[in-house]
Amino acid sequence: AEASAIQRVLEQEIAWSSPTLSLYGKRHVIPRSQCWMGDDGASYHYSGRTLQPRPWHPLVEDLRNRVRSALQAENLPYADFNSALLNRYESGEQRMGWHSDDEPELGKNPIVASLSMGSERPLRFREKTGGSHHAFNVWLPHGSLLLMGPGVQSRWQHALAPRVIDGVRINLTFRRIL
Ligand SMILES: O=C(O)CCC(=O)C(=O)O
Ligand SMILES: [Fe+2]
Repeated sequence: AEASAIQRVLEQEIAWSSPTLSLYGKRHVIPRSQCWMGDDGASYHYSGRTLQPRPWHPLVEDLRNRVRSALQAENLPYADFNSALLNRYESGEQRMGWHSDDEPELGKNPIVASLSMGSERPLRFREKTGGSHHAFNVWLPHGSLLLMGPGVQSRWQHALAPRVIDGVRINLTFRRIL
């Protein structure tokens, strides 16, 4: 019930946008909407530009604090998360391609905590190298937290593939920008 209430607020109060990105010289509107927020100065470099985060929405900042405290209380890896990328997938057709969250500003062994709401979808992981190229799905139900600890981004890529699944999904990834 709490996740549903949070999802409703995020739906209405976040400045969701779908920017255009250049990929191999072609311009594409990203197949989802997003919003990046965080502490002042937690900027990152992207396509030759320095992007500044939006200020924290109080609800997202509160979730950031709760996620950090919960990880700490369970003796799990955590970081002083100073930014969050919010993604909204309108339906099963919206998606995110293969990548690792390994930008230089995230440091050597980033810890990424990922909170999901709405339609349950699988995040697919595949090994970057090695003969076997293991791959597996992690289903992310409404109100779930996925912790990607040290080593995950250097060894694995992940993607949210399109699926014949109805309903909006919202995902928040908390990160620490150095
Ligand atoms: O929507 C998801 O669960 C994946 C989000 C993600 O990989 C990212 O924001 O880097
Ligand atoms: Fe990611």
